[in-house]
Amino acid sequence: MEAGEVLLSARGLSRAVGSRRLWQDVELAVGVGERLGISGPSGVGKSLLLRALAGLDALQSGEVWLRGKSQSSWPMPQFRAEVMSLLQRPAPASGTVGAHLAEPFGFKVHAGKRHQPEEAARLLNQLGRPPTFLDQDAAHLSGGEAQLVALVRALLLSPTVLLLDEATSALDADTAERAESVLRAWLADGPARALIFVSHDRAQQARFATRVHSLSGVGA
Ligand SMILES: Nc1ncnc2c1ncn2[C@@H]1O[C@H](COP(=O)(O)OP(=O)(O)OP(=O)(O)O)[C@@H](O)[C@H]1O
Repeated sequence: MEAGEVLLSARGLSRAVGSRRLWQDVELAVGVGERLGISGPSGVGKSLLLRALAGLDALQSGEVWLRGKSQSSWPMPQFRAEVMSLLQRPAPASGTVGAHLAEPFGFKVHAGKRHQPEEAARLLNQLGRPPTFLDQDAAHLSGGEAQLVALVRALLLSPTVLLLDEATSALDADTAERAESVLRAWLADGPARALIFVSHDRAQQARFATRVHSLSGVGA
């Protein structure tokens, strides 16, 4: 795939919650190597937009395409493995960090992918965590540590498009910038990858996004 070639796109997306309309006719596209930032005030529906793009919520209108094929024509587990989302509140984990990172490689949808513990250790090292971090209890991580583990778990699975919802919000500034570096390298390493991220941090949007989509509400 060529740089800039569209990986994920959406057209005519609208969302209401009950009788309240959140956003309407959203159009966006993200191409190879891009880091698309989504901005907008609290409650405008940024998380719900990511959920729609990820196929976690049914689309109320419009369509989403992954590599030119509509979301509705993908087997959903496969779509979600390619368009992977890190939600604002990571799911609770159990066991050690190492076991939690290895777990999804046992899922049918990831058959064919091989867990590489050394890659996990390398990524964690870049994020400032020592090798012993892999032995820590995943159920008792700090908020920031849980975000790092969720990020590494997703990166190890090598999705095509990664959707990040405030994925660095609990990190100190230095670690957040380390996470950005890891993500830049991940995008550069892969054959065809892209990133869409929601962040309230204007400085992060300014330094990290290659483009920003500002989400505005349509009112009641
Ligand atoms: N499952 C749901 N059922 C009902 N209302 C919901 C549901 N999920 C979200 N909402 C409402 O939809 C609106 C948009 O929520 P969303 O979390 O997408 O906003 P956001 O822009 O990501 O906000 P923030 O920046 O505060 O995280 C909010 O008013 C929220 O209460």
